[in-house]
Amino acid sequence: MAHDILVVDDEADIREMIAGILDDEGFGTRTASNSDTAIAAIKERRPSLVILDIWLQGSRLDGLAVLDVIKETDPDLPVVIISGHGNIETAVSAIKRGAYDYIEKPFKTDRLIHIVERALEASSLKREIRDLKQRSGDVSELIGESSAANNLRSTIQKIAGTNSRILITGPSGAGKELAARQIHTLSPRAKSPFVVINAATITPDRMEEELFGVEDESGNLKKVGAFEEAHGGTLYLDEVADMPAETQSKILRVLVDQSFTRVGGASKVQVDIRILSSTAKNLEEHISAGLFRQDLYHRLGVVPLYVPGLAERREDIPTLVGFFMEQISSASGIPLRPIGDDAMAVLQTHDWPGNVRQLRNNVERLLILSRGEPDSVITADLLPAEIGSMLPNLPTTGGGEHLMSVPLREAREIFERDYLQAQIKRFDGNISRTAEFVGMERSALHRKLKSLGLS
Ligand SMILES: Nc1ncnc2c1ncn2[C@@H]1O[C@H](COP(=O)(O)OP(=O)(O)OP(=O)(O)O)[C@@H](O)[C@H]1O
Repeated sequence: MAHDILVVDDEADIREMIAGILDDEGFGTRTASNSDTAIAAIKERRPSLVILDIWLQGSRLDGLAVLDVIKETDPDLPVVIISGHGNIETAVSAIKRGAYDYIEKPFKTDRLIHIVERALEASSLKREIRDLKQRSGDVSELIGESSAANNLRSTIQKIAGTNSRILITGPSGAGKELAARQIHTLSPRAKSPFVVINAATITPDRMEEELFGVEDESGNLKKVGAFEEAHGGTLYLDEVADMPAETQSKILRVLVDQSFTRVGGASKVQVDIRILSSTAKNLEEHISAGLFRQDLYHRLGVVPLYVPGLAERREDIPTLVGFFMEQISSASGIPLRPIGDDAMAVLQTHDWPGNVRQLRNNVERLLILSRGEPDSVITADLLPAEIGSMLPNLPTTGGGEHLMSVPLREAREIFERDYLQAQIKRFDGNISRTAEFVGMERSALHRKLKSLGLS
């Protein structure tokens, strides 16, 4: 997706030349010839980068003053200054005032393109870092080899390239946001922003400002909203069920005509965004209860995508545990330790109502709390109290004993029995389908079931 670059220069030939070079490179451009039209163009829609001449003949404000206006309202908007030959001091002062870099006239095409690419990259990196901080540093790939995880990945591959809106459902912590990020990364919009709005954590009175941005009484841009920030990219509406009713109507309007007005503003801002949304709640029930607009539901969920909870893919737990161990160990420096079969059996048998997020948090605690001899195996008795406190949820030996207190071989058997029993139930007693799913020969499964007293 093309970036939206604003070129501000009073000299028409330079302005058009820069815009022409960038257009040829596949960037989207707009131009402005003076300070007022530049500020108006930024107000019309936040560009991804501004190329700004320091000397703006015949303008109300010079380039440095325009830079100040930009940095005051939108410090993250990158600005590249064009300075005349021998004006290094002014250029340096522009950088001190927040410009990303400067380019001296006359310049070579390659240099211009190089600076523009670097500025855009730096800006997207900045966004990613900010994002990472909010997400407490754990962006990852979609891990798992279960058929559920494989299906999810292949559906994502299929739908990523389209522009369709997707409503992602699934229990809390299952990986909905991760799936949305993958869709964005695999889409033609990958180089443009991925902006997250979490309706569950923003108070209703702030929601519209966060989504649409704010203008003051004189029409100056005071805050850039998520819709504008996501221009060219993807907007992820997390937990849409929690959107206030009034905001739902406004979002519906944006979906219909791809434009909106900022809070306090009157003019329309045109945007090109793809909306992905998610919910862990039952939206149909919300609709029946009059809490969610049916028309919005249909527009958001052009393509539905279900992300299954961990209970539906327990086979993935060992892979996920191993992956998180390595991820956490390399980020924190805590040495990796192998995890014993008994501890893994406990982790694999637990219900994990908070799904992958809860599993990850517990792996982290496990690694931290069970710090000991490097290379020594983490056994079930080393599981931290937080995991130990889940004991009531663990299967018992039948005699009321918890899995933690039985020998490993028995624990494995109990786990195996529970697992196979659940799979048989899932396939309505069909042995062939169960065998295929669990990856065993039909006859071997038969023997196993017999030995476990299940047939
Ligand atoms: N398949 C997976 N592989 C690796 N990490 C995963 C996987 N699924 C989820 N995670 C990780 O688990 C955590 C929770 O995932 P995510 O935030 O995507 O869940 P969610 O369904 O959007 O949660 P919520 O409903 O609370 O918004 C994140 O740290 C994410 O990176």
